[in-house]
Amino acid sequence: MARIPLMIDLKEKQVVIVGGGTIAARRINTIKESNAPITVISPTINQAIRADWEADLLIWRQKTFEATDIPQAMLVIAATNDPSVNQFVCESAPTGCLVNNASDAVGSPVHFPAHFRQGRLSISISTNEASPMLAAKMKQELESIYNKDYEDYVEFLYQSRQLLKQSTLEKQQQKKQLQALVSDEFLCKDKQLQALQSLKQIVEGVDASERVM
Ligand SMILES: C[C@@]1(CC(=O)O)c2cc3[nH]c(cc4nc(cc5[nH]c(cc(n2)[C@H]1CCC(=O)O)[C@@](C)(CC(=O)O)[C@@H]5CCC(=O)O)C(CC(=O)O)=C4CCC(=O)O)c(CCC(=O)O)c3CC(=O)O
Ligand SMILES: NC(=O)C1=CN([C@@H]2O[C@H](COP(=O)(O)OP(=O)(O)OC[C@H]3O[C@@H](n4cnc5c(N)ncnc54)[C@H](O)[C@@H]3O)[C@@H](O)[C@H]2O)C=CC1
Repeated sequence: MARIPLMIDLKEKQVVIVGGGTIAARRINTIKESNAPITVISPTINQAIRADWEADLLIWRQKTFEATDIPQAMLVIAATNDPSVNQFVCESAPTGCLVNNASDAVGSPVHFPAHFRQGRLSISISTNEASPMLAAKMKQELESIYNKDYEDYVEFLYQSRQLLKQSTLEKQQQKKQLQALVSDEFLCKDKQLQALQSLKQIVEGVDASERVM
């Protein structure tokens, strides 16, 4: 089965996680960023999940899973340490919702790839069941290449793009300007400031020249 990568906004969408161990905690860490309401169904929860529960970041239903536990959800994650329970959770999920089974990658419609963020930049790696360990290693390697400098650079690109969108420049001209900014040269903070200055002038109509620099 070929899975496709998606970026998904789960704000205000119900997420249910069955199981309260290491993997559940890992998934909660990822999903927390989206401000989705999270419900954990599990007789026990580990320390990390307990801290989130005490901080009101999730609802904990202290019980073993039953078929009627998920009347609605956008995303269901089966992360108990019992593969047959995980299978049962997936079968009991509401029709049409996204389902992840932590103990059965092949039968799991949704996967969580190795992932890191650098501000607005988001990088995910999947080996499609071949080697989660390689995915983790590649993540480490990429983290050192796309470091903090990239957080600033990508934020600069974001601001530049917003400015250009507000300008009266033709789409073709905007594209040309945006293309010019996709260059290592603009990893330099001074260059970024200079470019932003020029772009502001363009938006204000002071200088409608074609080049950003
Ligand atoms: C489908 C997927 C996720 C999903 O659930 O959606 C999945 C599924 C499974 N993983 C299993 C095992 C291990 N997973 C890890 C580690 C990680 N696994 C991650 C991702 C994914 N793992 C997704 C596919 C990614 C891809 O294919 O590239 C990482 C990268 C990210 C993350 O989890 O957040 C994270 C590294 C985090 C980091 O360090 O940065 C280790 C190593 C370790 O723990 O140190 C082992 C033991 C060694 C081994 O088995 O290789 C098992 C068997 C379970 C069992 O035996 O019961 C299954 C189920 C199955 O294979 O059926
Ligand atoms: N996707 C991945 O990256 C990986 C997946 N796994 C898989 O994830 C599974 C979970 O791993 P961990 O979180 O380390 O296990 P864990 O042992 O830390 O946690 C299991 C949790 O499930 C709960 N639980 C057990 N039976 C339940 C039931 N009937 N109803 C509700 N909750 C129940 C337990 O109370 C506990 O909180 C493993 O069995 C393994 O198959 C393991 C390693 C990596």
